[in-house]
Amino acid sequence: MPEATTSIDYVMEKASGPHFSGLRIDGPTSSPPASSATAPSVADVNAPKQPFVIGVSGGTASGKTTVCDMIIQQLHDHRVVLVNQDSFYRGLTPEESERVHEYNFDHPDAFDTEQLLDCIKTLKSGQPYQVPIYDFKKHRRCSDSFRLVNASDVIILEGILVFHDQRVRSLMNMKIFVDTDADVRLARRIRRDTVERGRDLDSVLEQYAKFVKPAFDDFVLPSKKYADVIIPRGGDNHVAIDLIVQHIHTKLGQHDLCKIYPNVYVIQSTFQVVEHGLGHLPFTEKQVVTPTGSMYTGVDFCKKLCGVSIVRSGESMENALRACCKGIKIGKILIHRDGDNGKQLIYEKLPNDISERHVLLLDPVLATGNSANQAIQLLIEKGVPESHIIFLNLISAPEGIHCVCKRFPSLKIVTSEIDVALNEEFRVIPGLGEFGDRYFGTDD
Ligand SMILES: Nc1ncnc2c1ncn2[C@@H]1O[C@H](COP(=O)(O)OP(=O)(O)O)[C@@H](O)[C@H]1O
Ligand SMILES: Nc1ccn([C@@H]2O[C@H](COP(=O)(O)O)[C@@H](O)[C@H]2O)c(=O)n1
Ligand SMILES: [Mg+2]
Repeated sequence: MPEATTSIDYVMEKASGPHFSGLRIDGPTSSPPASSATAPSVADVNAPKQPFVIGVSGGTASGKTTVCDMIIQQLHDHRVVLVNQDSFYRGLTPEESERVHEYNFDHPDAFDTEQLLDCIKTLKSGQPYQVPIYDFKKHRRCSDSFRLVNASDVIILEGILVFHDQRVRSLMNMKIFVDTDADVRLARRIRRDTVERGRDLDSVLEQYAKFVKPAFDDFVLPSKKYADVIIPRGGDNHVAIDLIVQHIHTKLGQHDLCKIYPNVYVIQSTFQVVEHGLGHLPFTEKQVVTPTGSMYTGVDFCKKLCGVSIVRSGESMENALRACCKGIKIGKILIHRDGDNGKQLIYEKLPNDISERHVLLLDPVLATGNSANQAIQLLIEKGVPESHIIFLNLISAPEGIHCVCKRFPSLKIVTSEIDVALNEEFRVIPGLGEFGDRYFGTDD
């Protein structure tokens, strides 16, 4: 019969055992039956290591191509490629060509969306793609020539209907809608189509009234709601374009860090950091019978685990950890931070058997990495293997990632954002201020 404290420990440990988190990194040791209630895969948690895909939509002649060119120019980065939805216009049949004035080029069916999907998926997988070349004067594709687009870190996909198809939208990490006044667009379109696309004024006006404007109202405008960013006035809006370029730079920086350190995981902002961290633990499949008598298949952690919060901010993540793992043991480490020299260990209280556990180390902000390194070093001195530590945080600075990953290459970092840099006071910028003060309400 175990002692009272041991039995409480036992009950708590059991309670923290099986957990049916939705986020798994590796498949279970044996595949679950097809009928089982399996959680979504986390294969896509490596998304930042894939190209960053930006969709740019808007009405005809709103300035989509112009905005994309400006973004590419300002990035000064050869790792950006542009794909135009126009390239995927279906060629007209001879009958359609004879009655071209009756053809609706602004309807979603005018595009070969399957081929467009194939193109973006191929580029996202790191392979080059031969993009068709479309001739607006002849209304057909050049049969023997293609534009070879190489895989890249950033893919920009622009076109009037790139937000229309849900499958295309789901491939995008960022969606921009170029919002330009309809009169301005018509004026630009008349000039462009008569000068560049071999049209006369009457045909442009007729096509606009018959197809372009109705399709804008029916398909383009309704897709504006999917945009993350709306740029009024298109290419004239330098402020918006500067902000977008800055954001892409940040994403490219994250991409580089993830390439250098394969153990750094930047999760999509819709995912929960703690749940994602749990997804990195070894597990086996487990079936339980629910109170209603039905069988549920989930996962059971193979190893014991515990949390360790770096006081005080790390404590803000404890509720999330407890919500996922009821009764989990949580240790504490308090480190005094002095400038960038966070070296002084003030207090620690850790589970006695911590060396047998996988440790989820909690601290919402990774800045210089000095206090994190101090905490990790302490865990290693207590016998925790480096590879058994998962450091969970919400925001990190590139400096902190370098500092921790160089010293502890086998540890995993799971973060939801890598910000631009540290300022001279060693605070993450843009960051979110003093996290502990804001969370606990002690910021005046
Ligand atoms: N801000 C602007 N000021 C003046 N002309 C512009 C501006 N933006 C685009 N244009 C012109 O308008 C026409 C349509 O622009 P474009 O970028 O090709 O639009 P879209 O790709 O949305 O159809 C082009 O001839 C372009 O040079
Ligand atoms: N053969 C074609 C194909 C397309 N169009 C028009 O092009 C417009 C889309 O291109 P933007 O650069 O303006 O976005 C669309 O509105 C079609 O009407 C065409 O006229 N002829
Ligand atoms: Mg265009």
